[in-house]
Amino acid sequence: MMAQSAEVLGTSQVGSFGNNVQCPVCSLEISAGQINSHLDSCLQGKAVGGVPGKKRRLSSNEESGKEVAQQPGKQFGPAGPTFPLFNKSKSFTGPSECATQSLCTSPSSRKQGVSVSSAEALHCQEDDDYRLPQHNLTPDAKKPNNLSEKLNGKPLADKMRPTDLNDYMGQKKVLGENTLLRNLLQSNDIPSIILWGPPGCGKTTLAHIIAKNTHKSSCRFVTLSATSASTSDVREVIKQAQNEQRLFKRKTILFVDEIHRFNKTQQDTFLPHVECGTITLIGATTENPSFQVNTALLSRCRVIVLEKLSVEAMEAILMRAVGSLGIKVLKVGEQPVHSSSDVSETPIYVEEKALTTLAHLCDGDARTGLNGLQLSVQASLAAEKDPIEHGIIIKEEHIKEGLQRSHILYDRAGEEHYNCISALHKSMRGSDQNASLYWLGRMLEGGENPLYVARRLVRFASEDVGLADPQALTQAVSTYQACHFIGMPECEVILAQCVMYLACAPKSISVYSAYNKVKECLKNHKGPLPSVPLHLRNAPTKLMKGLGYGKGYKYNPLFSEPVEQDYMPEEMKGVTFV
Ligand SMILES: Nc1ncnc2c1ncn2[C@@H]1O[C@H](COP(=O)(O)OP(=O)(O)OP(=O)(O)O)[C@@H](O)[C@H]1O
Repeated sequence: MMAQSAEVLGTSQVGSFGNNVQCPVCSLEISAGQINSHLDSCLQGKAVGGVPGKKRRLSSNEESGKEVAQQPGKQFGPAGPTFPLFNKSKSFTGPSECATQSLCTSPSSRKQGVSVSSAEALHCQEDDDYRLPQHNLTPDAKKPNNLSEKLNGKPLADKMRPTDLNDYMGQKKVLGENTLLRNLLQSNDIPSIILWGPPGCGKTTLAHIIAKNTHKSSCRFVTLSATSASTSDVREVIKQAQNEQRLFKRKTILFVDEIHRFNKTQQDTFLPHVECGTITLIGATTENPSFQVNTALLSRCRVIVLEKLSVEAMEAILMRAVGSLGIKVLKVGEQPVHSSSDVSETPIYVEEKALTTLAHLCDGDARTGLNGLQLSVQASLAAEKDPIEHGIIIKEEHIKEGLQRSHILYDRAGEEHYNCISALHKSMRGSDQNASLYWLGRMLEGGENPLYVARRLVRFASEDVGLADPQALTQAVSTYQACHFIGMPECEVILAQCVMYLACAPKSISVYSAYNKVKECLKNHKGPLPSVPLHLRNAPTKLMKGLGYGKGYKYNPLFSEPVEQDYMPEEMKGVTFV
């Protein structure tokens, strides 16, 4: 079929070099007699047979097996189908490129530029780079001596990226049985979608899985990173998509990471092509698409909301990772057992509790969790002087340490959240400005909601400062409002100002303790509560007046001398709280 396409094109359209013609896919010059068979191979990613002398020179990187992104416009003899824009996907990069990435690189810096790959090429890469060796997939895999080698190169999170829906954990609301997306995935009928969710929840991974699925129906899968692609890159991708559709009837799925970073013009460029089906768009964003994606584009896409991964999903992801690394999991109270055949191998264990802690601490971000695991394993390996003799046990403290290096240790939903707010409250009460600021920083840098902190400051202003400086309450309420108006990160300094004010303020708990006494009194009251004295009651109707409501009440402003009047119920006479 592809050979026919080449015939339809004719030599003038495919480029002519004497008796040679230029392959429309890889741009190599091929003798006219060989073009059809070359084109077939080329489209299957196995092209050979470029004209001697016109062969592309490999750079030293490429010769050593490294991959170099191709420049648009440069025609290279490919190892797979290579349009001018057919760079090897950066998002789907092989080990050599990722090896240079720092573990702690931000999501935006991890993925850059235009990455275009045919589904076939992508599939081959996945086979090479992402499929874990079978012997690694069982939790009791042997030869953990290779562990440091396994941890070298790409970050563990990248290595563990699932390519199959069965390994994709959590997100049941959108991917559970009989959900729209799962049915579409199974039928290979992918509409344009926007994946919206927090970092590390699996947006890119889901796009990979869709890419793998599309292999079956021979779609092209192209990725663009909105952080670095320009409008002309977008146009180029669209041009290629049109050619693909026209020449080979092949659909293009375009994955745009961080789509919210594209400006309006760039987003507009997609519109007509999404509309007419030349491109199926898969956008990923951490920001609310209602504000960040053009309404017109949004109306042509389904928005799929992914959530932070649950602790259970995180545990499953971590279990899969330790299994692939050949690390054995020790249940509570279980002791490591060395078999005699293990003598030449370093036995490595991880406490189940440590994994649970990690699953809690990574706040639903699988990348943070996997990279935290990687760091703690690497640190434990480096620290153990005689690993073969003693084996290595990765404990909760190693995990916490590992996570601290890549991610501030702060569990917004768990104990750490309460520990830190308590430490802040006590530091302000003790008038320690430095400690107060430190705990504030721990929370904010760990991702705490600033409004939560502001609410606690409002409470502190009354509970601990109270009437000693009533201005404190005004300060705290203004702080809450200011945080509400401007959000993070700008509001951090406003919170810091209020924290310092409250730490310096004189303290009084007279209001707080008086009101506590009131509560105590009501709680301990036996029998029916005393009724409100008639003279204190309001009398808006004749009937009420007739019943004696308000009778005998002394309206204070009418008296120049101090007024003698009871305000407590008869039964409570003489009780004081202040
Ligand atoms: N649902 C999941 N199941 C299994 N592994 C996952 C899942 N989600 C994420 N991961 C793991 O976490 C890593 C990071 O996930 P991914 O790149 O898909 O996140 P993302 O939502 O695109 O994040 P970002 O917005 O930061 O780009 C993946 O390489 C994979 O190993």
